[in-house]
Amino acid sequence: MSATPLRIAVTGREGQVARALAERGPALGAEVVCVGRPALDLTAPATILPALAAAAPQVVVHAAAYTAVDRAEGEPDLAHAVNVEGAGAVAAAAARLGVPVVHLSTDYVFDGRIGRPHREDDAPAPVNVYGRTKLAGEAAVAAAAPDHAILRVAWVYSPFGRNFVRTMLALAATRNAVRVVSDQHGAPTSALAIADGVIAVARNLVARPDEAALRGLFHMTGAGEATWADLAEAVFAESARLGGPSARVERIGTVDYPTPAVRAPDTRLDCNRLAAVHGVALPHWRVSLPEVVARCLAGKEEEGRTP
Ligand SMILES: NC(=O)C1=CN([C@@H]2O[C@H](COP(=O)(O)OP(=O)(O)OC[C@H]3O[C@@H](n4cnc5c(N)ncnc54)[C@H](OP(=O)(O)O)[C@@H]3O)[C@@H](O)[C@H]2O)C=CC1
Ligand SMILES: Cc1cn([C@H]2C[C@H](O)[C@@H](COP(=O)(O)OP(=O)(O)O[C@H]3O[C@@H](C)C(=O)[C@@H](O)[C@H]3O)O2)c(=O)[nH]c1=O
Ligand SMILES: [Mg+2]
Repeated sequence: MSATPLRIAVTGREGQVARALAERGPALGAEVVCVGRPALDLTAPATILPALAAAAPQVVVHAAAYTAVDRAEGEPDLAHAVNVEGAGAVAAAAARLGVPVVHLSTDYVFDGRIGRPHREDDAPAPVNVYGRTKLAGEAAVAAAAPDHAILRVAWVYSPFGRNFVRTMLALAATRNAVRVVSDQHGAPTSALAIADGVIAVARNLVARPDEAALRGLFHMTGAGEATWADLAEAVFAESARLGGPSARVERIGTVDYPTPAVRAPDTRLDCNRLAAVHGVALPHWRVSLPEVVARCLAGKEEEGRTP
């Protein structure tokens, strides 16, 4: 570990990944400064450069985004403002400050029809508003800041904020059975593991400014794969083991769970490029899950915070 900590400015304060970065930073030799609303508002681009400049970072991690997949169908303009204009402005600010930017994107840029894990050079084809704005956000970041790494993550869960694992535990507290789709495939990914990966990538970008191979697009998910029903079953098994709430998973089809946003059938990501170039590989989702379930059950971190 380097003697001088790596100084990282992170967009967003309450987000899953932002909070995970703040938590993991100290152990990994990183000084993490989270910058959020109102000082930095992605819908008010003029706030972005001053807010990031005040943090005097060596690298910017753009972890804030509009992430409400279903709600985005009804407010595409806001989703676009945050995920495209906002992301571009964050990248432009990083470029102005002369530092690299690590930008987070999503598996939802794919339509999930190729039947194998997606590589970075597979053609994106988002099937919902959120995915379209995130794809356009990738382009905005790349255009504004040549010195960037875009990390596509997926199915993020953590003890913090809104996510599928916390939703399942909340449902199990009040019912015996939960209906969950078993025909959407992906890779559950712990925000804490993402934080470790992001810090490693950020460190590489700062340490090796002239290495083009470290820049560009990378897939970064937990190892393994799952359906949402598999994930729910694993959550309930772990919760039951710890004496927490549990429920029977009724495996259903996507057709039986209508949602405003279409979701793709298979958005698994091939993460080999990240491993080869950055030396980063996240643990299997089943390895990362128990800590998160235990912390959700303990519930301490969410006390006094809005869900
Ligand atoms: N959640 C998931 O399952 C997945 C997420 N991703 C991507 O990973 C990244 C991190 O996601 P995650 O941590 O889960 O996000 P969360 O939904 O947990 O948090 C979103 C963050 O964005 C901030 N934010 C939203 N709107 C604005 C705005 N107008 N101005 C400033 N900040 C704003 C929120 O601010 P505040 O702190 O004020 O609430 C919050 O910090 C995002 O780029 C997301 O697209 C990719 C795949 C899966
Ligand atoms: C709550 C619930 C959801 N589902 C289904 C709906 C949906 O198809 C799937 C996942 O639901 P969620 O709304 O929790 O997850 P969703 O918002 O689709 O999660 C996505 O968020 C964005 C931000 C991303 O970038 C993606 O990688 C992905 O993590 O599970 C059930 O079948 N039963 C349930 O009780
Ligand atoms: Mg959701």
